[in-house]
Amino acid sequence: MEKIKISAVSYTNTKPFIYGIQHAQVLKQIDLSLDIPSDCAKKLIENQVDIGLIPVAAIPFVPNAQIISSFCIGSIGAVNSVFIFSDVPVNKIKTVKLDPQSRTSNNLAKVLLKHHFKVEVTYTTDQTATTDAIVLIGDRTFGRKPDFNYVYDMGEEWMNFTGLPFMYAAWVANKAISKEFLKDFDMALAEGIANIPTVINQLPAIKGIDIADYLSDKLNFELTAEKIKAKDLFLKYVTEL
Ligand SMILES: C=C(O[C@@H]1C=C(C(=O)O)C=C[C@H]1O)C(=O)O
Repeated sequence: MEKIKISAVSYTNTKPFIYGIQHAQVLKQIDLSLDIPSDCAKKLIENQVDIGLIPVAAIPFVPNAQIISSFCIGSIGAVNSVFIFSDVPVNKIKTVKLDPQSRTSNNLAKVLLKHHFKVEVTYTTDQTATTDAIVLIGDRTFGRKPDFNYVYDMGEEWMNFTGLPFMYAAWVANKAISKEFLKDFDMALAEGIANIPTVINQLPAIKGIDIADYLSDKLNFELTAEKIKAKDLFLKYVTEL
């Protein structure tokens, strides 16, 4: 039987899902690759994989996109790994450097700066540019807060703006996948989430981040109706940017 090709995020935020997949029978049916989020999206859009844990901002670009799991990467308020790091207070930001590994949070920064903070900003993807502020996501944010004068957690600011949780990435398929596989896959993910304390124990300590707090209390993996509402509202804002 041909394996289901899956691209998942290579960051710490995805470790519970990887633990679940690696401890399940369904692993035998999967060809798993770990990629930075922008590559998860690229692979799914270009049909190099069948399922991806992809940035929600990339969903409109995936042919036949279907969210196939009851889990996601989300937060209810602060997430502690999706930031606007700035040298100046937010109302003084004029230029922002985007994160090439991100699709969702780059757009989230644009939505928040325009509609929540109400500042007009120019954006660059040139990583050599000097800017007032930068967008940074994932493990590369660990320990970086002291390097900047102002730190804006975008999960927290989205909650301040909308009163909603947020969904950063979702499990999306680009074609019909058997119901049986999807059931087993979702059970594997559920097992991973149920075993977050074990995952935490197995991870080495990382300077600048409380991994237990991050995986148990900041990230929130259930794909709830509120998070779907947030995703739809966010994507509406993005189309209007
Ligand atoms: C919470 C996070 O969620 C993520 C943010 C993403 C994005 O900005 O495109 C994509 C996948 C997730 O890894 C994070 O990476 O810190």
